[in-house]
Amino acid sequence: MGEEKKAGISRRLLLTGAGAGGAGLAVGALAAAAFGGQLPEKQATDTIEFYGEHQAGITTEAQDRMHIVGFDVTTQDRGKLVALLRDWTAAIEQMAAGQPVGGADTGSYDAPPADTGEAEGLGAAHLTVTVGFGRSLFLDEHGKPRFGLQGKLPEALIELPHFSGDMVEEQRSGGDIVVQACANDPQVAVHAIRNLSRLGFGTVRVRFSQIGFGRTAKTTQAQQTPRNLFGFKDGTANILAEDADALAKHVWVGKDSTDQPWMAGGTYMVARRIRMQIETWDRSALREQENVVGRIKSTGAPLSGGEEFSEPDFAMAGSAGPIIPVDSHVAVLHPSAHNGVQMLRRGFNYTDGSDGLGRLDAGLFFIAFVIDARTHFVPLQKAMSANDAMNEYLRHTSSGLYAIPPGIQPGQYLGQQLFES
Ligand SMILES: C=CC1=C(C)c2cc3[nH]c(cc4nc(cc5[nH]c(cc1n2)c(C)c5CCC(=O)O)C(CCC(=O)O)=C4C)c(C)c3C=C
Ligand SMILES: [Fe+2]
Repeated sequence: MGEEKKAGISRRLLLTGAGAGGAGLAVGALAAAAFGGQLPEKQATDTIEFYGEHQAGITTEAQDRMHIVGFDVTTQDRGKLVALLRDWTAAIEQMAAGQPVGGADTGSYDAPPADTGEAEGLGAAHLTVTVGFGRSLFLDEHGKPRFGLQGKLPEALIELPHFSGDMVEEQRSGGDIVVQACANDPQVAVHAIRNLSRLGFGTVRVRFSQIGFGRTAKTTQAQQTPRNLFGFKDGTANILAEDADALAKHVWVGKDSTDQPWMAGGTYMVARRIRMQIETWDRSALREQENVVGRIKSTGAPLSGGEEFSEPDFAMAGSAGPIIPVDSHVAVLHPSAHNGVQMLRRGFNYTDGSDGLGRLDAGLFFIAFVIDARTHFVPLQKAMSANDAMNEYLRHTSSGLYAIPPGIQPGQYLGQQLFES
């Protein structure tokens, strides 16, 4: 999954000019005449393949917009939950192809329409929807199995520990199911989550939801490195989609690297809402900002020199100690400090208005995909919370870890490997 798709019929992109302005109208009129008044449908070209070995939205070239939601399952009926996963799969397939939920069938005039309608005419905008399962889907708060999933909980799906300085809000964290919608149009991403929530009425309840407005990672060679709200390039040293070896080593769960065969081809998503104290940051000197990150603000190059993609030289001396400070973010998190461990970062900038004290509630919704959070996230986050100079400017307000099952083939539903193995 995750590859640009050539085909896919979009009812929204009828040649009547949807998204094409006046020129589209003229072409549409001609086309309608040529088809004896019947308008042909146009193939959406801004689609990402939904089916495949892995779910889309992981190595897919990072889109600019995100809407992520954590759901709690309110039913105790396994059949109802599986039926919802089937409904979601059908809806996601349609939306990813640029079609409305329900396809051409708008349903009865006396019932609510199958699709809420606000993405009509917007195309697919490279929509991907990625679904994962939290530990609480498997075990209730007393440690009792849920939905007959005893024996299916992967060892790696741990309860993330409390890290020093965490100010995690439970109602923004965890959840039985996570759904990440990414697109290059905010309305397409929000439409996807809204329609899935709607289908889930009576089976799931929204626990938290977060909108991200700008990517903070580069995930393909072709992409420019974006900037986070500290104004620094983010994603320079990320794992890229083209790096199959790194993905196999650090991201995709293999059948030999899990106690749960249903997770082979899947991965784990770490999600942390990290508020950035941007007013304090904005009052700090450029020298301080660069020492905190360990990189040059304008170019993204390491403080030891070179250009953006040059390897940092942590041994190079500065006027007082190493030129890349030992407590800089890059020094604390570089693979050389963590047995070569890397992660696929795919986070987004967010703003949620202001906090009533005249400060923006803004930051980074950190998302990373890893083969095992016990080796690929917890030690790094521990080091960060203990030693990273950036902490002074950060507050972690949510935390989540989710098992992301592998991708599916036509005829299957998302999570089928879990429920039918
Ligand atoms: C524990 C994992 C990480 C958290 C949490 C995290 C938060 C966070 N990061 C930035 C800004 C930057 N991060 C950069 C690099 C970087 N960050 C992590 C991990 C976490 N970041 C890693 C593993 C790396 C790569 C280290 C390396 O290999 O050199 C950078 C530098 C540019 C880049 O390589 O991407 C920036 C800038 C913020 C603002 C933030 C929380 C709000
Ligand atoms: Fe970082």
